[in-house]
Amino acid sequence: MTETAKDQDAGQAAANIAALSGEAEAGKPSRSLRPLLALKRYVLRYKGILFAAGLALLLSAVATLVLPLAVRRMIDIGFSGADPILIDEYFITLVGVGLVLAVSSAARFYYVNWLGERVVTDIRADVFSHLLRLSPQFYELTHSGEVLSRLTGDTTQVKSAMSTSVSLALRNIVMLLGALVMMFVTSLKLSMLVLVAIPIIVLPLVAFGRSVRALSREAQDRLGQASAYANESLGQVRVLQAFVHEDAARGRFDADVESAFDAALARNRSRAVLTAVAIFLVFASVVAILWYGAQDVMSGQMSGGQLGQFVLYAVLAAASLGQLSEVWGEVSQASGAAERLGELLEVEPVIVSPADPIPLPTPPKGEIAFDDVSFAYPLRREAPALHDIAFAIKPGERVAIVGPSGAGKTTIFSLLLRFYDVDRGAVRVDGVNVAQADLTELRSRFALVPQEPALFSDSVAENIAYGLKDVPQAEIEAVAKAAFAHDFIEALPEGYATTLGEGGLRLSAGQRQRIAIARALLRKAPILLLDEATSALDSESEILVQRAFDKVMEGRTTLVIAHRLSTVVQADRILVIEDGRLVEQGTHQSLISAGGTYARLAELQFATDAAE
Ligand SMILES: Nc1ncnc2c1ncn2[C@@H]1O[C@H](COP(=O)(O)OP(=O)(O)OP(=O)(O)O)[C@@H](O)[C@H]1O
Repeated sequence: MTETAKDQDAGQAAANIAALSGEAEAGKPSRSLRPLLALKRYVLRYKGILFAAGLALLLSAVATLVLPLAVRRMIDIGFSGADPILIDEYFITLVGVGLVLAVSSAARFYYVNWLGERVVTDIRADVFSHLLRLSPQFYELTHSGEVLSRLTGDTTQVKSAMSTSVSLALRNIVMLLGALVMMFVTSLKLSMLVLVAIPIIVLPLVAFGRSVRALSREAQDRLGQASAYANESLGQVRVLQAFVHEDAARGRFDADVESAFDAALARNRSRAVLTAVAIFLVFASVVAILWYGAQDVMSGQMSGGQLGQFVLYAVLAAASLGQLSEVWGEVSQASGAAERLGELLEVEPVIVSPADPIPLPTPPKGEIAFDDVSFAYPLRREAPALHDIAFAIKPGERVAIVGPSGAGKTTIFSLLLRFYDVDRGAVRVDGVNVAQADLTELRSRFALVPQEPALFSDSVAENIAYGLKDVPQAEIEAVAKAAFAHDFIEALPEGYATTLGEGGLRLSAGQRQRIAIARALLRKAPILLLDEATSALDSESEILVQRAFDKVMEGRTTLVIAHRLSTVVQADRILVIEDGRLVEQGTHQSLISAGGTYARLAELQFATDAAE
């Protein structure tokens, strides 16, 4: 990829993400309910249920619309004539209509809710699976708490709207249309009057609905900020408490939720006004039309039953309209949520497998090469992290990378795992350019032991087997033994079934590392990427961890970011990185004799090690 193309890519990603954070959209007038329509591909997966819901909807509407007809006949014929049998039949039919109404309403409620729950479950799964594919760049620009609020808050909002509000809205739309048609059938003249009234009622509702939608988006964004902050603070609560940062954190969170409250209040104010306006307009119009109709009955142009029927239809139409105005706010709120989910799903991962990947050779060799690689992080294009790095590592070689903090050591790992694409040159694994290999295949060739090993809220066994399926317990125990972790694991309250991570048991730094080493051992990957912990372990742990490291390096190509003298001394070769450049390479002895950067670094960095 050329540099300009890459810049454009980064620009596009940044634009998507800016849109995500809500800044780009906040000022724009909102666009109708179109985002909700985007959910149709989810809804259409369940055509049978959709059909059942539609049928129930129609049936319940028809059953309701039959009622005014019966009332008219009763007024005009039943009460004036004296045919008691006819009246009895009417009433029996009415009970039947009531039954249809009851059953179809229940069915509508059930099926529409079913759809709502189902669709949101599918969306949640899709959004999470999409998030897992996004490149590190996305998470550098977007707060994970913000993304979480999308995943939970927005989907919940869509769900509540899909199940209750959409159900109500649909029913009322059908009722409104049906009642309007029946009004025309009953009295053309009065209906024309209503036609004049409708725009007066509907237009303000639509306008208000839009403002509610923009406001609800703002409220959600502010809440997203607050929960992102809470997430971060609670995740680091020990540090927070150690630095007595509680008051400041509380102040900041309070300010965030208060501003979310203000935004919600503004939204509610709009909704309240919306409701009041709707009720009054509808009420006033009905009274006006009724007055007009009463004149017609008095002058004999219309029967009493006819007016009664018309009024009932008008009341039905008005009630539907009133309910619509109430749920409209919620539906447009959900539309805002759907829009944000849609944006999230549209963010394309920057790093993807090529359409036609070059297969990596099997059996794996464990060869690594950097061919004149230059690279700048997307957020720091102006300050490249690596310049013209060139080296090759043979299968089974043990190579230590040393260099001052910020030199670019971790960046080399990130490029090997293809978390980013290089700007110039190529990174090759087993002779294949990583950009041309399948991502899963590529990453499966590496076992990573990070400086701060990550533990997940799972059992010890699952933490060791992380990323692999159906690993037999015996194998897990074997690697734990090899990593000198078996004994301390056995001593845990529930042994290998003990839950770790957040909400679980905490392990010491040395224990965490040995779990991470066991994890790496289990992967049987040909290349080991090891980021040595800088934190000092007590000497017993240190010895155990060191022996575990030796074990995991056996028979693999190893690239280790070294912080300990013992590691560099044992390495076949040392790469010295400084300011993103490879300044020297060789063995410990040769580099010390050369008296260059390494000799200086070794004196400073490993002085304490050497003293010990
Ligand atoms: N995601 C990022 N976005 C922008 N710049 C970054 C990013 N990660 C690292 N950098 C910068 O790139 C340079 C190299 O960082 P790198 O993490 O590779 O250093 P390192 O040698 O591993 O340092 P240390 O030993 O302290 O971990 C640093 O100047 C760092 O600030």
